[in-house]
Amino acid sequence: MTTRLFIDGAAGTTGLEIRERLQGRSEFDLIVLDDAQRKDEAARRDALHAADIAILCLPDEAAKEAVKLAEGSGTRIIDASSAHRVAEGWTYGFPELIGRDKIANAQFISNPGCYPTGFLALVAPLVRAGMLSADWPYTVNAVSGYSGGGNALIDRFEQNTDIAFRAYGLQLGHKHLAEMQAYAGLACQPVFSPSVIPAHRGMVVDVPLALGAMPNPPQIDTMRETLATFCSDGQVIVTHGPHQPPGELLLGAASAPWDGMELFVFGNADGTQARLVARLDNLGKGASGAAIQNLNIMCGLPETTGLRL
Ligand SMILES: NC(=O)C1=CN([C@@H]2O[C@H](COP(=O)(O)OP(=O)(O)OC[C@H]3O[C@@H](n4cnc5c(N)ncnc54)[C@H](OP(=O)(O)O)[C@@H]3O)[C@@H](O)[C@H]2O)C=CC1
Ligand SMILES: CC(=O)N[C@@H](CCC(=O)OP(=O)(O)O)C(=O)O
Repeated sequence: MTTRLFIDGAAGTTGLEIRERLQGRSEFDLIVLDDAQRKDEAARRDALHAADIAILCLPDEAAKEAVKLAEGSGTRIIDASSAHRVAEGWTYGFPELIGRDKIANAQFISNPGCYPTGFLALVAPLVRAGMLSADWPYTVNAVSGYSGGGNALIDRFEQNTDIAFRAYGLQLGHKHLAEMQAYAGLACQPVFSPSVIPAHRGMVVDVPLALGAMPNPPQIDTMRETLATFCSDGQVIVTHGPHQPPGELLLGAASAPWDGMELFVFGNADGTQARLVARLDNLGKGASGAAIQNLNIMCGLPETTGLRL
C-alpha cells in the first residue's frame, strides 16, 4: 500500500530537498500542487485532507495555518518549521533522543531545528547520564551554510559575494533556544552565537566546556563513550574516537547533501577544558533528511535515507 504524501511548501529550500530524497520511492504517492495553486488556501486544504501524511516546509505562520486547514482530516503531520517544537500535543522528531516508538505512533511531529540537532545530540545524553549539570551556564557557537536561511538568505549570499562571515542573533533570544533548553532539560537557556558563512550547506555546532570550573567534572573519555552509546542504536549519528583527532574541522563551500551527523569530543591534556562539536548538513539531519527519517519511522520503513554516512 502506498502512503499519500503532501509537501506544503514543496517549492522552497527544504521542500525541494525532501522531494529529491523521495525520488524513486514507490512507497509514496506524492500530491503535487502546481505553481498557480501552491499558495491557494482551498487547494492546500484539499491536499492536506487527501494526504495520509503532510510535511510542512513553510514559514511558522503558514505552518500554523496549515495545521488549522488540516483540522478534522486525521492527516499525520511533520512540521519542519519552528512553530510547534515545544508545543503541547506535538512529538519532537528527534528519534535518537525521544525514542522511535513515540515517533512511530505520533500524529503531530515537529522536526528539530538545525542548530538544536547538533546541540542536543552533544549535551542531552551527557545531562541525562548525570555527567553534565542541568544548571551549568552553557554556551553554543555555531556556523551554518546560507541555505539555513531559506530562499531569502540564499539570494542574498549569491548576490553579495563579498560577505565572508555573518554573525547574527545579536539581540540574543534566538528562536531555537526554547527547544535547546527543553530537550536537554536545562535550568536556563544557553548563550547562543549563530553565524553564517559563504557555503551553501553545512553546519558546525561547538559547545565549549570549562570543565575545570565544574564541581564534579566528567572525564573526556567518559563523555566520548557516553555519546558513542547514545549513537549506537542508529545509523545516522556517529561519534569519532580519541585516536588521531583531526587538527582542524572543515566545511566545504559546495558540499554534496548528506543526512548524517558526526560528533567529536576534544579535550586538553589535563582534562580542564573540552569542546563538544557536531558537524552536519543543515538541510540533511538539520531539516530534510530528518523529515525523511521521521517519515520512514512513521511508516514502519528502514529509517535511514540514501544519504547517510
Ligand atoms: N533551510 C534550512 O536549513 C532549514 C529550514 N527549516 C524550516 O523549514 C521551513 C521552510 O524553510 P525553507 O525551506 O528554508 O524556506 P524557503 O523560504 O526556502 O521556502 C518556504 C516556502 O514556503 C512557501 N510559502 C510561504 N508562505 C506560504 C503559504 N502561505 N502557503 C504555501 N506556501 C507558502 C514559499 O513560497 P514563496 O517563496 O513563493 O513565498 C517557499 O516556497 C521554515 O520554517 C524553516 O525555518 C528548518 C530547518 C532547517
Ligand atoms: C542560517 C539561518 O538563518 N538559520 C536559521 C535556522 C534554520 C532552521 O533550523 O530552521 P527553523 O527556522 O525551522 O528552526 C535561523 O537562524 O533562523
